[in-house]
Amino acid sequence: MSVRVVARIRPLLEKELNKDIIVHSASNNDGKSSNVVKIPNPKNESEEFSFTFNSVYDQPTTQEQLFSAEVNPHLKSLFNGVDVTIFAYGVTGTGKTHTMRGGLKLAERGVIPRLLSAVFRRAKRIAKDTEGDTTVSVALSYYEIYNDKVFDLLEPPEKRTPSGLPLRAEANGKTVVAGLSERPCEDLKDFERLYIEANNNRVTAATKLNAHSSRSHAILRVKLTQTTGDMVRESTASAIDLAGSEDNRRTDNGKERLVESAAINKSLFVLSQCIDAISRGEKRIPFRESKMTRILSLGQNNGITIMILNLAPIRSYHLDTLSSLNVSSRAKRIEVREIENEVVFKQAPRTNSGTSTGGMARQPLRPLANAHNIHSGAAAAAAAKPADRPVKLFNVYTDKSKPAPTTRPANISAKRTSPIHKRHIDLDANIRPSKITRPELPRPSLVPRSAKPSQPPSQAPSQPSISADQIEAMVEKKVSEILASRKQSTPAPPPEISEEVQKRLEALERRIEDGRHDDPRSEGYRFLLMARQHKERGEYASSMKMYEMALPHFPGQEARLLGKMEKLRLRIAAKREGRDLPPSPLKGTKSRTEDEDDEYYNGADADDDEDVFASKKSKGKGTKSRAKAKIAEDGPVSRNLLDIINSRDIARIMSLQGFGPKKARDLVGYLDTDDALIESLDQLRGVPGISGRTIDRAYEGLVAAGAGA
Ligand SMILES: Nc1ncnc2c1ncn2[C@@H]1O[C@H](COP(=O)(O)OP(=O)(O)OP(=O)(O)O)[C@@H](O)[C@H]1O
Repeated sequence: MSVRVVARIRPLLEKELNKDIIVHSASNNDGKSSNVVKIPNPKNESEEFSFTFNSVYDQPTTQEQLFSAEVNPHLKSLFNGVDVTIFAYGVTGTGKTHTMRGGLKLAERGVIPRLLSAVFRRAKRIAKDTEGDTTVSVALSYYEIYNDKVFDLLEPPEKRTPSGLPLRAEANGKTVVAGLSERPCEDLKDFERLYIEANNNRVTAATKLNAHSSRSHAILRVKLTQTTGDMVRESTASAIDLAGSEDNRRTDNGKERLVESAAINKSLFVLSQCIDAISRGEKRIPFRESKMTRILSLGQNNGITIMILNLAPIRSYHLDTLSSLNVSSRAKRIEVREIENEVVFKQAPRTNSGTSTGGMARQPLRPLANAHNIHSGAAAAAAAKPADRPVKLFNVYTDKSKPAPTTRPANISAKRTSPIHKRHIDLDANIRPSKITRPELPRPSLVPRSAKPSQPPSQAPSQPSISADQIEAMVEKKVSEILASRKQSTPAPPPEISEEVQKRLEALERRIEDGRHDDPRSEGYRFLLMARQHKERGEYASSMKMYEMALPHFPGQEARLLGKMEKLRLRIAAKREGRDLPPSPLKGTKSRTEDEDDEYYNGADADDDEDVFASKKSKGKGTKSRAKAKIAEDGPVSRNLLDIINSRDIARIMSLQGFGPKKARDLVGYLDTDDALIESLDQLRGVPGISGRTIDRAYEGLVAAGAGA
């Protein structure tokens, strides 16, 4: 089935005025319930864009109505072993926290307390109906992702380490938070106590950092364990309140705040990239670019996913609202598999022979690890303040890396209890299929306000239309006078990236992957990588945004980055004015040309993102000139390498070239989970997160050090 995407328009706040309302709900399903959001074209207010969703909830919608319509119907599936993820996405101040958490009064309670209340009610009923044969236990985990670091909210802030909790890739391809605490929760009172305490932890931690708690993504996991005799079935409901983004340029204070904003923007930006890539059926989804997207693994996770897009109805949010409408309408196209989690047995089933060690038989690990299957969906947002909102860009880059694993491991003691339900992609008539490599955004219909549509707006072919690129451009730049003069023509497809450029980008990406994650600049390098990727694809505005996000990470080098941004600005302006600058793909040469822009791409400047990184990484290593050692798969160096890996000693593993602390921790986590011994380099290549390139580097490092010789 597809991700279910619903929009909720919040009511006016105290100081907001009726006359400023620009967002309305409508219906294109024969006047039944609303499923369309209408918003004027900021360039021409007599025209309107229409975005179709699974459902749209207008201002008067109560908390109870939203819960009953969107969450309650999935309780049954949750108890049947299907994971459910609900996430709120939207611009700052549009009602995400109100929707998820809500107020203290009964009527004001949001999705989360209502969900818990419904879970406990149902659990009681099951226990009663089965006369106690089936017991249901509930456990909570609650954490936040702040500045791309994961912190346990059930632990006091004093216990936090600066780097936060690591993520770990499970053997089944899922990403979990290692070391996250889990508290049993007996009833609603218990929940309220834990939840209030955790939210206080969030506020206290934020205050210490001079931040605001809504600058982090908050993820609550409710794990249900149903036990009937030997059989244990687990499922998880995840409720996520994403942070809203904020304009770096409007942030009035110091570096911390800039980094915080950049981290939020980046994770939301990456999320939109993931949504794009998935909806376009690309092989590689850039989940790994941020912790939030790694955890959400949108489209990779099985179960039910509901995205609630929160919207403010008023004009001051106009461009941001358009931006979030764009992202979320693409999310509808993501398919997720509604699969029940496997039932596991407390003891090995009797039919199993031979391997049991009696009553204390070791329980199967993998199905239980599913319990930590934290997943959810999500999407990006826009800036908080009305004027000079940040550039919002939702382009995608492609790369050629391996797709994320999607296969589930076989498990001898588990049985699948239901078939896979899979629905086809939910394509609206107004979603234009992609013809070229550039991402295609859903194309909202554009209807003159005066005209009464005789058919659903999204199906009115004779209506004038505006391309998604133009919407994007409007969002990214409030230069409507330039936009107004722009012809409404479909922009030319971006230049294809040459193989040479692609190689360089991949090399840069690998360096980042292999880089030390405690290097404070590694985040900056990621932004630089994305900037380069967008630049090479001709997506200059996106590239500029990435350079902007990189800025706070490179103190002392602002001038250099600002120079790059200035050149991009010139290029964007030239493009808008219809002056066709020559295409700029790198040809792999360092020669300068007469053309200033080509010089930018082909000259020394073109490589300096990579060079900055390379010069740092190459200290004492001479990576560029290193000759590639030929690997003897069963030679002494390989055996030495495997010994180090199997030692599970993080310090020893980190001594290998190409293994940073994170990679080492993840590897040890993987080995521990599986209780595995790696017996060959080939087997090592199959470990999640360990690429062939990593092994080559480690091997070469040992050869250079004379180890194993
Ligand atoms: N449906 C609603 N009914 C009444 N008030 C609402 C509703 N939605 C939002 N509000 C009010 O709007 C304001 C902003 O809402 P909220 O804090 O939930 O936004 P947010 O999107 O979570 O913002 P941030 O990204 O900063 O966390 C709050 O005062 C909230 O009480």
